[in-house]
Amino acid sequence: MSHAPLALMRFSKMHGAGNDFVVIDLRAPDSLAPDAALCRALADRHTGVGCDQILTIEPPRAATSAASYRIWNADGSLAGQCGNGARCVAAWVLRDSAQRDPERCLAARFDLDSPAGTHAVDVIDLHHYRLDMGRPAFAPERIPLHGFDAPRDAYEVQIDGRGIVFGAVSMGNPHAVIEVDDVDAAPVASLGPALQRHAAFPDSVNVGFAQVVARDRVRLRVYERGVGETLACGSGACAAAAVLMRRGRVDREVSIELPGGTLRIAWPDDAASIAMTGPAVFVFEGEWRA
Ligand SMILES: N[C@H](CCC[C@H](N)C(=O)O)C(=O)O
Repeated sequence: MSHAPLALMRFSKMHGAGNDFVVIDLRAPDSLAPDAALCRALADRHTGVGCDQILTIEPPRAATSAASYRIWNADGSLAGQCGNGARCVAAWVLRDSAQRDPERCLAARFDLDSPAGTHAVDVIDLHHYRLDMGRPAFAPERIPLHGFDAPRDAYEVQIDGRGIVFGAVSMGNPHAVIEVDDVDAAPVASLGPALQRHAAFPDSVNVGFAQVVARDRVRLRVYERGVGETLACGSGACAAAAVLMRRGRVDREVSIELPGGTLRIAWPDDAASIAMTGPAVFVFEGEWRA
């Protein structure tokens, strides 16, 4: 979508466990609707603001929701879910509500609509939120994962003559999870993009490298679709927990330790939603002349 030259666009810079965002309020009538080119410009860490993803605050889709949001990766591609971003949207919407009408601001629980569905938000405090992230989807056609006709605890594909074993799940966006003995030594920068390019993942994929430290503690690094390795990936933490819980490798509530911070993931049973708890931080407010 083209936009008027020198239009002024206000944004908030935020992060959730080091996964960083530019947050734009699109609810104003004359707001700039981002496109892939504008997102790439905003995300550029040298010539733009710099971020892993752009998040837009938009009018709610469900009658009882406070707002909806969309997600663009740094490369301009749209995504179906962003766990760290959802917590930042929750913090942003709560602050906005309090600024507009302190007497009638949002309560300690409200709903947000993402591309993947409606999520209940519990406010732990102004910098910590618990999100209902919905149920993980393991069916290959839901991920999507081609070449396999039924959910498995472990899949294998050949990359450069080597068998790569992974779990796969959708949290509204596609995830592959590879168990490793030591995340610090994991081939994140090489195997991450190689698996993203594999024909098994027609929509590419977010690739998690998970080290089970204890039954309630996992170390995780994620090579994200549309960005590369990030300091944290909220939907990736949910995906790793879901795959490892389904395999019986960890308990149904775990701490996922990512390079940028720790998220708490609970999935009480297979019929339940996954609950993700973690931080959301405002860094600065800014103006962008598009
Ligand atoms: N790169 C992801 C979107 C952002 C996910 C991540 N930042 C999170 O916190 O879940 C994708 O293309 O599906």
